[in-house]
Amino acid sequence: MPGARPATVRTRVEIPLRFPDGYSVLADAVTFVDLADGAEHVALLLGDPEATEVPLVRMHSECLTGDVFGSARCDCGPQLREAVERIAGVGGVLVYLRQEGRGIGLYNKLDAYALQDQGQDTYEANRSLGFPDDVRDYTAAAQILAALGFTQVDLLTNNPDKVTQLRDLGVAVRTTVPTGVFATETNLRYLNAKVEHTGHTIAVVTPVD
Ligand SMILES: Nc1nc2c(ncn2[C@@H]2O[C@H](COP(=O)(O)OP(=O)(O)OP(=O)(O)O)[C@@H](O)[C@H]2O)c(=O)[nH]1
Ligand SMILES: [Zn+2]
Repeated sequence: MPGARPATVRTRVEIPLRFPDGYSVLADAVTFVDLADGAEHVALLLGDPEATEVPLVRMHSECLTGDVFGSARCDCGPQLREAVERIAGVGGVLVYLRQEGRGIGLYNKLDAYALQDQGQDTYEANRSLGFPDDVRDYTAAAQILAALGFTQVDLLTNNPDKVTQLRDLGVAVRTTVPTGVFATETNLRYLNAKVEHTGHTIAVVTPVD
């Protein structure tokens, strides 16, 4: 990809995943050398991606509060859970990108949450802190796909920016597959802000509980 040297696989090791709802699956965790941003991104190979003509891929941005603690302020935890099972069903890879807070980091994200509690939306809060709406860069993600030997992918996302950036980086995105939208009373405002500001391909959402 433009401007970045190729990354290579460092280690591939099996990890049995077990989710709180009882779902379990085997994954191969893969680490890399020479990723452009130096962050410790990790790929989880699920199912049999090498035997799949076009693997299903999710670029999941780290969300400690949602992925690990089950925060209902966003829908990252349920999206991660859904993605693992869907990818395992057809063969593919979940790339866990260490892009906490759309790239601004955990402490800044929590500062942004505090501003949202005073009435700002997720993007206004970023700008109040001096950041753009979204600082994520997918160069390392494209390097990871290349290192794994995946030249063409189906991408599990509702975010058009991910598709554009990956295509610009030389990844052949054959189709996009929409992720589920897991709305609650708590994350409704956040989800609708994404629809309005960034063209996320989800309809304006209504809560399911
Ligand atoms: N700065 C900031 N980041 C947030 C906020 N809420 C969630 N995030 C981060 O947003 C990232 C997840 O992005 P999303 O917009 O939910 O999903 P996406 O990756 O853009 O799109 P999909 O592929 O469709 O899920 C994670 O890194 C979260 O930590 C917020 O209020 N402010
Ligand atoms: Zn989240």
